[in-house]
Amino acid sequence: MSMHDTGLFVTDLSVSYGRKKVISSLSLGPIAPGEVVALLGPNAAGKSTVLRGIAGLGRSTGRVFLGGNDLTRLSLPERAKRIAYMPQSQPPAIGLPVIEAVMSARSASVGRKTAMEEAFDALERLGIGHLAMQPLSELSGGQRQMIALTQAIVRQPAVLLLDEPTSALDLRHQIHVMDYSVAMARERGTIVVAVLHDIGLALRYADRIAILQNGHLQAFGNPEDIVTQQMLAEVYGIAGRIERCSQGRIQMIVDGPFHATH
Ligand SMILES: Nc1ncnc2c1ncn2[C@@H]1O[C@H](COP(=O)(O)OP(=O)(O)OP(=O)(O)O)[C@@H](O)[C@H]1O
Repeated sequence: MSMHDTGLFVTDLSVSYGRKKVISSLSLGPIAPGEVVALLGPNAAGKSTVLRGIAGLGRSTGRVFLGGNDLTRLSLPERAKRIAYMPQSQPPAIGLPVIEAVMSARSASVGRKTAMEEAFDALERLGIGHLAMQPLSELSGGQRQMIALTQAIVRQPAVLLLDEPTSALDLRHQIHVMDYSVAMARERGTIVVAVLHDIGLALRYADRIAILQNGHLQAFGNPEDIVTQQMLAEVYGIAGRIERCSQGRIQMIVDGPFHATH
């Protein structure tokens, strides 16, 4: 069986807003079950638009294969059973208790008792079990971001698309979120694609990194091959260094803006 039959494979994806084509003929993958991919790139590169295109939201053309099946042939509800998309901004909070909000994201077919157990389990594993009974409207921005992630996770999708899932979080919760995302990938074979701005997090957690610039996929590969001095200069316009720390991990040190020397 080839990778095309098991993983996520995007071909010829184009996405437009009105007449403006933001993504043009993008191909990505195959991404294997259990793999975590970080999608990096400057502001306005089109990262959110790519995720929305894969999820089937907005006007897009192209093909999205999962396990050999073309998801673009499915209705949006059928597609949404396989792909969970966590948007960058959260909808306005309502007065519903957290546990109810998380349970409502889970398919009704599992029954209320199972949905409640799974919702509590997911909240506990993300370190926010204590929020279960609080109204969503009384949570902080970071707490609401964690709940939105929990809602995506309890649906147990084959593909989890996360748009800047850690942008509002303190360091401890950033680690919780990324640890849990990786655990889902490894335990359940979930394919995780996360837009991240923090290159350090991407280096630490991603199996592979994709770089998007001006709507085009510039590179896709192993973190050590992708995050280089040259990439930092060309894509982000910064002068940086990549160093290996004492634990063998690689990390990035930023020196400042990149100035070309002639
Ligand atoms: N609803 C919209 N209508 C029109 N243009 C849009 C819309 N949403 C995004 N765009 C445009 O599409 C391009 C890509 O935006 P997108 O949000 O995908 O970028 P991004 O890489 O996710 O950026 P950021 O890192 O700033 O979140 C930008 O030029 C943006 O102006």
